[in-house]
Amino acid sequence: MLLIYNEKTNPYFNLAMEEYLLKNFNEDMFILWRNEPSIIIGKNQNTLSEINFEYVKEHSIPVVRRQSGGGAVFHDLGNINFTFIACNNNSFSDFRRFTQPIIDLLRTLNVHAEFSGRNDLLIDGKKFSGNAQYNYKNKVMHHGTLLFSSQITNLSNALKVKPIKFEGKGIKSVKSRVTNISNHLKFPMDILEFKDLIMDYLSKINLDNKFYFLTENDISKINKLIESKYRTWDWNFGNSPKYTLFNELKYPGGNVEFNVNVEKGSIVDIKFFGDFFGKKDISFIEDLLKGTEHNEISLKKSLSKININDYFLGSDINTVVTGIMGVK
Ligand SMILES: Nc1ncnc2c1ncn2[C@@H]1O[C@H](COP(=O)(O)OC(=O)CCCC[C@@H]2CCSS2)[C@@H](O)[C@H]1O
Repeated sequence: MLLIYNEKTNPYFNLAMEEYLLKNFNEDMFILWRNEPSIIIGKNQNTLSEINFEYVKEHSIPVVRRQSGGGAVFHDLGNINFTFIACNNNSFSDFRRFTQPIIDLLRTLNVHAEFSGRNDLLIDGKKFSGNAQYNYKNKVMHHGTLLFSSQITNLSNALKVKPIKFEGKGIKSVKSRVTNISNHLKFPMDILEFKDLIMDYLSKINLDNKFYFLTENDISKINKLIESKYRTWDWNFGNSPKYTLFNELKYPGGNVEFNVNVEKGSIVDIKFFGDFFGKKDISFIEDLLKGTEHNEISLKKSLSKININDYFLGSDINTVVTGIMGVK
Protein backbone atom coordinates (compact mmCIF):
# COMPACT_ATOMS: atom_id res chain seq x y z
CA MET A 1 0.00 0.00 0.00
CA LEU A 2 1.23 3.48 -0.81
CA LEU A 3 1.16 5.83 2.16
CA ILE A 4 0.80 9.49 1.37
CA TYR A 5 1.34 12.05 4.07
CA ASN A 6 0.12 15.19 2.44
CA GLU A 7 1.07 18.55 3.96
CA LYS A 8 -0.96 20.76 1.62
CA THR A 9 -4.02 22.33 3.20
CA ASN A 10 -5.73 23.93 0.23
CA PRO A 11 -9.17 22.29 -0.18
CA TYR A 12 -9.21 22.66 -3.98
CA PHE A 13 -5.83 20.96 -4.17
CA ASN A 14 -6.75 18.14 -1.84
CA LEU A 15 -10.03 17.25 -3.51
CA ALA A 16 -8.36 17.30 -6.91
CA MET A 17 -5.49 15.20 -5.51
CA GLU A 18 -7.90 12.47 -4.42
CA GLU A 19 -9.47 12.27 -7.87
CA TYR A 20 -6.07 12.32 -9.58
CA LEU A 21 -4.63 9.53 -7.42
CA LEU A 22 -7.76 7.41 -7.79
CA LYS A 23 -7.78 7.68 -11.57
CA ASN A 24 -4.08 7.55 -12.36
CA PHE A 25 -2.55 4.94 -10.07
CA ASN A 26 -3.25 1.27 -9.87
CA GLU A 27 -2.27 0.70 -6.27
CA ASP A 28 -3.90 0.62 -2.89
CA MET A 29 -3.32 3.84 -1.01
CA PHE A 30 -3.80 5.54 2.29
CA ILE A 31 -3.70 9.34 2.46
CA LEU A 32 -3.90 11.74 5.39
CA TRP A 33 -4.68 15.38 4.78
CA ARG A 34 -6.14 18.52 6.32
CA ASN A 35 -7.96 21.50 4.85
CA GLU A 36 -8.03 25.14 5.80
CA PRO A 37 -11.56 26.28 6.77
CA SER A 38 -13.86 25.07 4.00
CA ILE A 39 -17.16 23.34 3.31
CA ILE A 40 -17.09 20.09 1.37
CA ILE A 41 -20.37 19.33 -0.38
CA GLY A 42 -21.63 15.90 -1.45
CA LYS A 43 -21.78 15.01 -5.13
CA ASN A 44 -25.58 15.27 -5.39
CA GLN A 45 -26.30 18.20 -3.13
CA ASN A 46 -27.75 21.61 -3.80
CA THR A 47 -24.88 23.78 -2.60
CA LEU A 48 -26.91 26.90 -1.84
CA SER A 49 -29.33 25.02 0.39
CA GLU A 50 -26.47 23.50 2.45
CA ILE A 51 -24.34 26.51 3.27
CA ASN A 52 -24.76 29.66 5.30
CA PHE A 53 -24.17 31.91 2.31
CA GLU A 54 -23.62 35.10 4.32
CA TYR A 55 -21.14 33.43 6.67
CA VAL A 56 -19.28 31.79 3.81
CA LYS A 57 -19.01 35.11 1.99
CA GLU A 58 -18.00 37.10 5.03
CA HIS A 59 -15.22 34.64 5.93
CA SER A 60 -14.21 33.80 2.33
CA ILE A 61 -14.72 30.10 2.97
CA PRO A 62 -14.15 27.92 -0.09
CA VAL A 63 -17.07 25.62 -0.89
CA VAL A 64 -15.91 22.57 -2.81
CA ARG A 65 -17.92 19.69 -4.21
CA ARG A 66 -16.45 16.19 -3.89
CA GLN A 67 -16.86 13.02 -5.96
CA SER A 68 -18.56 10.99 -3.25
CA GLY A 69 -22.18 11.21 -2.14
CA GLY A 70 -23.53 12.14 1.29
CA GLY A 71 -23.88 15.40 3.13
CA ALA A 72 -22.00 18.65 3.67
CA VAL A 73 -19.18 18.83 6.22
CA PHE A 74 -17.01 21.61 7.59
CA HIS A 75 -13.22 21.29 7.63
CA ASP A 76 -10.54 23.30 9.37
CA LEU A 77 -6.99 22.53 10.52
CA GLY A 78 -8.40 20.78 13.60
CA ASN A 79 -9.98 18.16 11.34
CA ILE A 80 -7.98 15.31 9.76
CA ASN A 81 -9.22 13.55 6.64
CA PHE A 82 -8.24 10.01 5.75
CA THR A 83 -8.65 8.37 2.35
CA PHE A 84 -8.34 4.72 1.42
CA ILE A 85 -8.14 3.74 -2.23
CA ALA A 86 -8.65 0.00 -2.68
CA CYS A 87 -8.22 -1.71 -6.04
CA ASN A 88 -10.11 -4.82 -7.13
CA ASN A 89 -13.40 -3.86 -5.56
CA ASN A 90 -16.39 -4.11 -7.80
CA SER A 91 -18.91 -2.31 -5.70
CA PHE A 92 -19.25 -0.14 -2.63
CA SER A 93 -17.48 -1.74 0.25
CA ASP A 94 -18.48 -2.15 3.82
CA PHE A 95 -17.88 1.17 5.58
CA ARG A 96 -16.81 -0.74 8.66
CA ARG A 97 -13.81 -2.23 6.88
CA PHE A 98 -12.31 1.24 6.47
CA THR A 99 -13.40 2.75 9.77
CA GLN A 100 -12.40 -0.15 12.06
CA PRO A 101 -8.69 0.84 12.09
CA ILE A 102 -9.70 4.25 13.46
CA ILE A 103 -11.86 2.66 16.17
CA ASP A 104 -9.00 0.28 17.05
CA LEU A 105 -6.46 3.06 17.16
CA LEU A 106 -8.67 5.14 19.46
CA ARG A 107 -9.07 2.15 21.77
CA THR A 108 -5.28 2.15 22.26
CA LEU A 109 -5.76 5.71 23.57
CA ASN A 110 -8.57 4.61 25.88
CA VAL A 111 -11.26 6.27 23.79
CA HIS A 112 -14.33 4.20 23.09
CA ALA A 113 -15.66 4.95 19.61
CA GLU A 114 -18.41 3.16 17.72
CA PHE A 115 -19.75 2.90 14.21
CA SER A 116 -23.29 4.18 13.82
CA GLY A 117 -25.95 4.54 11.16
CA ARG A 118 -24.62 4.32 7.64
CA ASN A 119 -21.56 6.48 7.80
CA ASP A 120 -20.78 7.94 11.20
CA LEU A 121 -18.32 7.29 14.01
CA LEU A 122 -19.40 8.41 17.45
CA ILE A 123 -17.95 8.95 20.91
CA ASP A 124 -20.53 9.18 23.72
CA GLY A 125 -23.28 9.39 21.10
CA LYS A 126 -21.71 12.39 19.36
CA LYS A 127 -20.28 12.32 15.86
CA PHE A 128 -16.59 12.93 15.23
CA SER A 129 -16.30 11.27 11.82
CA GLY A 130 -18.44 11.34 8.66
CA ASN A 131 -17.62 8.89 5.87
CA ALA A 132 -18.42 8.49 2.18
CA GLN A 133 -17.35 6.36 -0.78
CA TYR A 134 -16.90 6.69 -4.52
CA ASN A 135 -16.44 3.95 -7.09
CA TYR A 136 -14.22 4.25 -10.11
CA LYS A 137 -13.80 1.26 -12.43
CA ASN A 138 -12.82 -1.63 -10.15
CA LYS A 139 -11.67 0.62 -7.32
CA VAL A 140 -13.32 2.07 -4.29
CA MET A 141 -12.30 5.27 -2.61
CA HIS A 142 -13.38 5.57 1.00
CA HIS A 143 -12.81 8.82 2.85
CA GLY A 144 -13.71 10.15 6.25
CA THR A 145 -13.27 13.13 8.51
CA LEU A 146 -11.86 13.10 12.05
CA LEU A 147 -12.76 16.05 14.21
CA PHE A 148 -9.80 16.36 16.54
CA SER A 149 -9.71 19.98 17.67
CA SER A 150 -12.00 21.79 15.23
CA GLN A 151 -13.81 25.03 15.98
CA ILE A 152 -17.28 23.59 16.53
CA THR A 153 -18.94 27.02 16.63
CA ASN A 154 -17.59 27.79 13.17
CA LEU A 155 -18.75 24.37 11.96
CA SER A 156 -22.31 25.05 13.12
CA ASN A 157 -22.34 28.59 11.78
CA ALA A 158 -21.01 27.63 8.35
CA LEU A 159 -23.64 24.90 7.91
CA LYS A 160 -26.58 26.80 9.46
CA VAL A 161 -29.28 27.09 6.81
CA LYS A 162 -32.96 27.84 6.40
CA PRO A 163 -33.88 24.77 4.34
CA ILE A 164 -37.54 25.63 3.78
CA LYS A 165 -36.55 28.06 1.08
CA PHE A 166 -35.26 25.34 -1.24
CA GLU A 167 -37.11 22.44 -2.79
CA GLY A 168 -35.50 19.84 -5.01
CA LYS A 169 -34.09 16.38 -5.25
CA GLY A 170 -30.66 17.28 -3.83
CA ILE A 171 -29.39 15.05 -1.00
CA LYS A 172 -29.94 16.73 2.37
CA SER A 173 -27.25 16.59 5.03
CA VAL A 174 -28.07 14.76 8.24
CA LYS A 175 -27.36 17.16 11.11
CA SER A 176 -25.72 15.62 14.16
CA ARG A 177 -24.31 16.67 17.48
CA VAL A 178 -20.56 16.65 17.05
CA THR A 179 -17.51 16.30 19.29
CA ASN A 180 -13.72 16.60 19.05
CA ILE A 181 -11.53 13.55 19.75
CA SER A 182 -9.11 15.65 21.85
CA ASN A 183 -11.88 16.29 24.42
CA HIS A 184 -11.92 12.57 25.20
CA LEU A 185 -8.19 12.00 25.62
CA LYS A 186 -6.80 11.50 29.11
CA PHE A 187 -3.64 13.44 28.22
CA PRO A 188 -2.92 16.41 25.95
CA MET A 189 -1.97 15.65 22.37
CA ASP A 190 -1.21 17.88 19.42
CA ILE A 191 -3.12 17.29 16.17
CA LEU A 192 0.11 16.59 14.26
CA GLU A 193 1.09 13.96 16.84
CA PHE A 194 -2.31 12.38 16.28
CA LYS A 195 -1.79 12.48 12.52
CA ASP A 196 1.58 10.70 12.95
CA LEU A 197 -0.03 8.16 15.21
CA ILE A 198 -2.64 7.28 12.58
CA MET A 199 0.03 6.88 9.91
CA ASP A 200 2.16 4.68 12.22
CA TYR A 201 -0.83 2.55 13.09
CA LEU A 202 -1.80 2.07 9.44
CA SER A 203 1.73 1.21 8.41
CA LYS A 204 1.76 -1.54 11.05
CA ILE A 205 -1.48 -3.25 10.09
CA ASN A 206 -0.42 -3.49 6.45
CA LEU A 207 2.76 -5.35 5.72
CA ASP A 208 3.78 -4.16 2.32
CA ASN A 209 3.97 -0.35 2.55
CA LYS A 210 5.83 2.35 0.73
CA PHE A 211 5.76 6.08 1.38
CA TYR A 212 4.95 8.06 -1.72
CA PHE A 213 5.61 11.77 -2.22
CA LEU A 214 3.77 13.69 -4.91
CA THR A 215 6.14 14.53 -7.76
CA GLU A 216 6.32 17.77 -9.76
CA ASN A 217 4.48 15.96 -12.52
CA ASP A 218 1.69 14.83 -10.14
CA ILE A 219 1.35 18.37 -8.80
CA SER A 220 1.14 19.95 -12.22
CA LYS A 221 -1.59 17.47 -13.27
CA ILE A 222 -3.47 18.13 -10.04
CA ASN A 223 -3.20 21.88 -10.68
CA LYS A 224 -4.78 21.38 -14.10
CA LEU A 225 -7.67 19.48 -12.52
CA ILE A 226 -8.13 22.30 -10.02
CA GLU A 227 -8.46 24.87 -12.78
CA SER A 228 -10.69 22.76 -15.04
CA LYS A 229 -12.97 21.50 -12.28
CA TYR A 230 -12.45 21.99 -8.57
CA ARG A 231 -12.13 25.76 -8.56
CA THR A 232 -14.99 26.36 -10.98
CA TRP A 233 -18.41 27.71 -10.08
CA ASP A 234 -19.87 25.17 -12.50
CA TRP A 235 -18.68 22.17 -10.47
CA ASN A 236 -19.14 23.59 -6.98
CA PHE A 237 -22.48 25.37 -7.44
CA GLY A 238 -23.79 24.98 -10.99
CA ASN A 239 -23.69 21.21 -10.84
CA SER A 240 -26.48 21.06 -8.21
CA PRO A 241 -29.59 19.00 -9.04
CA LYS A 242 -32.44 21.20 -10.25
CA TYR A 243 -34.19 23.15 -7.49
CA THR A 244 -36.80 25.78 -6.76
CA LEU A 245 -36.11 28.64 -4.40
CA PHE A 246 -39.04 30.32 -2.65
CA ASN A 247 -38.34 33.69 -1.16
CA GLU A 248 -39.68 37.13 -0.41
CA LEU A 249 -38.17 40.39 -1.50
CA LYS A 250 -38.56 43.22 0.99
CA TYR A 251 -37.92 46.69 -0.32
CA PRO A 252 -39.12 50.19 0.62
CA GLY A 253 -41.91 50.06 -1.97
CA GLY A 254 -43.39 46.78 -0.72
CA ASN A 255 -42.98 43.03 -0.41
CA VAL A 256 -43.10 40.52 -3.22
CA GLU A 257 -42.85 36.78 -3.14
CA PHE A 258 -41.13 34.92 -5.89
CA ASN A 259 -40.11 31.44 -7.09
CA VAL A 260 -36.95 30.72 -9.03
CA ASN A 261 -36.47 27.45 -10.90
CA VAL A 262 -32.84 26.59 -11.48
CA GLU A 263 -31.50 23.83 -13.71
CA LYS A 264 -27.82 23.12 -14.36
CA GLY A 265 -27.05 26.29 -12.43
CA SER A 266 -29.12 28.63 -14.63
CA ILE A 267 -32.51 30.24 -14.04
CA VAL A 268 -35.07 28.55 -16.28
CA ASP A 269 -38.03 30.38 -14.81
CA ILE A 270 -38.69 33.12 -12.27
CA LYS A 271 -42.08 34.45 -11.17
CA PHE A 272 -42.85 37.39 -8.89
CA PHE A 273 -46.16 37.59 -6.98
CA GLY A 274 -47.56 40.51 -5.01
CA ASP A 275 -48.17 44.23 -5.22
CA PHE A 276 -45.82 46.16 -7.37
CA PHE A 277 -45.37 49.84 -7.04
CA GLY A 278 -42.87 50.18 -9.82
CA LYS A 279 -43.93 51.89 -13.01
CA LYS A 280 -42.83 49.12 -15.39
CA ASP A 281 -44.17 45.62 -15.99
CA ILE A 282 -42.46 42.98 -13.84
CA SER A 283 -42.66 40.38 -16.60
CA PHE A 284 -39.80 42.21 -18.30
CA ILE A 285 -37.48 41.30 -15.38
CA GLU A 286 -38.80 37.73 -15.40
CA ASP A 287 -37.84 37.40 -19.05
CA LEU A 288 -34.54 39.20 -18.58
CA LEU A 289 -33.41 36.81 -15.84
CA LYS A 290 -34.23 33.60 -17.71
CA GLY A 291 -30.97 31.95 -18.74
CA THR A 292 -28.94 33.87 -16.14
CA GLU A 293 -26.66 31.76 -13.91
CA HIS A 294 -27.94 31.66 -10.34
CA ASN A 295 -25.03 33.52 -8.80
CA GLU A 296 -24.41 37.07 -7.66
CA ILE A 297 -22.07 38.09 -10.46
CA SER A 298 -24.37 36.94 -13.28
CA LEU A 299 -27.50 38.39 -11.63
CA LYS A 300 -25.81 41.75 -11.16
CA LYS A 301 -24.73 41.74 -14.78
CA SER A 302 -28.25 41.00 -16.05
CA LEU A 303 -29.94 43.49 -13.73
CA SER A 304 -27.47 46.24 -14.57
CA LYS A 305 -29.21 46.47 -17.95
CA ILE A 306 -32.29 48.03 -16.35
CA ASN A 307 -33.18 50.68 -13.79
CA ILE A 308 -34.20 48.59 -10.79
CA ASN A 309 -36.32 51.47 -9.41
CA ASP A 310 -38.68 51.16 -12.35
CA TYR A 311 -39.72 47.77 -10.99
CA PHE A 312 -38.95 47.73 -7.26
CA LEU A 313 -39.45 51.27 -5.99
CA GLY A 314 -36.70 52.50 -3.67
CA SER A 315 -34.65 49.32 -4.01
CA ASP A 316 -31.17 48.71 -5.37
CA ILE A 317 -29.44 45.95 -7.28
CA ASN A 318 -27.70 44.44 -4.22
CA THR A 319 -30.96 44.02 -2.31
CA VAL A 320 -32.67 42.39 -5.26
CA VAL A 321 -29.68 40.11 -5.92
CA THR A 322 -29.41 38.92 -2.28
CA GLY A 323 -33.17 38.20 -2.40
CA ILE A 324 -32.91 36.19 -5.60
CA MET A 325 -29.93 34.27 -4.18
CA GLY A 326 -32.07 33.30 -1.18
CA VAL A 327 -29.69 34.92 1.29
CA LYS A 328 -32.23 37.23 2.91
N1 LIG B 1 -15.77 17.55 9.79
C1 LIG B 1 -16.85 16.92 10.26
N2 LIG B 1 -16.73 15.69 10.79
C2 LIG B 1 -17.81 15.03 11.27
N3 LIG B 1 -19.06 15.52 11.25
C3 LIG B 1 -19.23 16.75 10.73
C4 LIG B 1 -18.14 17.51 10.20
N4 LIG B 1 -18.64 18.69 9.72
C5 LIG B 1 -19.97 18.65 9.95
N5 LIG B 1 -20.34 17.49 10.55
C6 LIG B 1 -21.68 17.04 10.95
O1 LIG B 1 -22.11 16.06 10.00
C7 LIG B 1 -23.35 16.50 9.37
C8 LIG B 1 -23.44 15.98 7.94
O2 LIG B 1 -23.53 14.59 7.98
P1 LIG B 1 -23.90 13.73 6.69
O3 LIG B 1 -24.04 12.32 7.15
O4 LIG B 1 -25.05 14.35 5.96
O5 LIG B 1 -22.64 13.88 5.74
C9 LIG B 1 -21.39 13.35 6.02
O6 LIG B 1 -21.05 13.00 7.13
C10 LIG B 1 -20.46 13.32 4.81
C11 LIG B 1 -19.06 12.86 5.13
C12 LIG B 1 -18.10 13.17 3.99
C13 LIG B 1 -16.68 12.88 4.36
C14 LIG B 1 -15.66 13.30 3.32
C15 LIG B 1 -14.28 12.91 3.74
C16 LIG B 1 -13.21 13.72 3.09
S1 LIG B 1 -13.86 15.04 2.18
S2 LIG B 1 -15.63 15.03 3.03
C17 LIG B 1 -23.30 18.00 9.49
O7 LIG B 1 -24.58 18.58 9.38
C18 LIG B 1 -22.70 18.17 10.89
O8 LIG B 1 -23.68 17.92 11.89
